Amino acid sequence: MTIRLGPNRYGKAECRLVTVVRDGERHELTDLNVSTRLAGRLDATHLTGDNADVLPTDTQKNTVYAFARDGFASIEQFGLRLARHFVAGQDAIEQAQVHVESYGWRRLGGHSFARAGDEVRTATVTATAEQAWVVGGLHGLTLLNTTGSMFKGFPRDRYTTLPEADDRILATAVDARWRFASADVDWNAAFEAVRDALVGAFVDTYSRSLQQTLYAMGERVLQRVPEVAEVRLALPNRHHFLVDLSPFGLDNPDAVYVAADRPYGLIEGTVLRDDAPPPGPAWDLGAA
Ligand SMILES: O=c1[nH]c(=O)c2[nH]c(=O)[nH]c2[nH]1
Repeated sequence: MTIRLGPNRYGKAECRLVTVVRDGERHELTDLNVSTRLAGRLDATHLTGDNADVLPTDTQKNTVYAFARDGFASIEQFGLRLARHFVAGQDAIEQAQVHVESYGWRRLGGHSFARAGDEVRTATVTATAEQAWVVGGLHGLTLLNTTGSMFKGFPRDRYTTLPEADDRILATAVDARWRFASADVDWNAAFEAVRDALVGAFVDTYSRSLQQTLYAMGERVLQRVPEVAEVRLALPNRHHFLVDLSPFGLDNPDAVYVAADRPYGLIEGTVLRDDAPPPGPAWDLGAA
């Protein structure tokens, strides 16, 4: 019996990349997930561990971010440029595949966007023979401001490395629940009004922290929708870190970001009326 190496390839999966083109007040946003796969004469590393032909996946990732700095007219063009670069640059690489996913964002204003797609509306109703309690909600409402957000003035201790940010991307996937003070409400109109209030406050608030934005969002819901007694919000801070392109001789004037996956900040809070009626039996358990 002989054992041999069959087909193989390698690359960097899921380079999450956000670019912002800041042309005046109106910003253009692209949000990509780029995966590279190289194949060719790669027997040596598999059979002996000789890496002479193995362009590191880390280098492939850096190339993706560096090429993004130049901008691109389409994901097809971006993919072609990357794939041709890898084949041209490495003698042993005979084939390069670049898979690009582009996530859709809907414009909310000059520098505000909502991700298309994943939003879910929820309702949880609890009833006894005498009474009913209704909790509305939504999750997966992903919002992003390309400017109008800072985070500074925080305490520093020996473990603090975060630089102060005067102007950063602020992005979150809103997870909201709100309890109604009565069970006699125009539910669809109320949902639309709550959603508009959440989005409107996110867009309008000049944010000094996501905590401040959270309060502004809850406050606006209570101001605009009198039937709502209390809002609970869980806002993940979807961090976007500016990529350091200086090792490649490139600047990065707030143009190319890593859209980080985990860990993420999680900001949670409740905003309620002073005179809110008591909640239903399951509110504090998280169910309703
Ligand atoms: O809006 C923010 N709130 C925080 O509490 C925090 N912590 C952090 O590292 N970044 C941020 N951003």
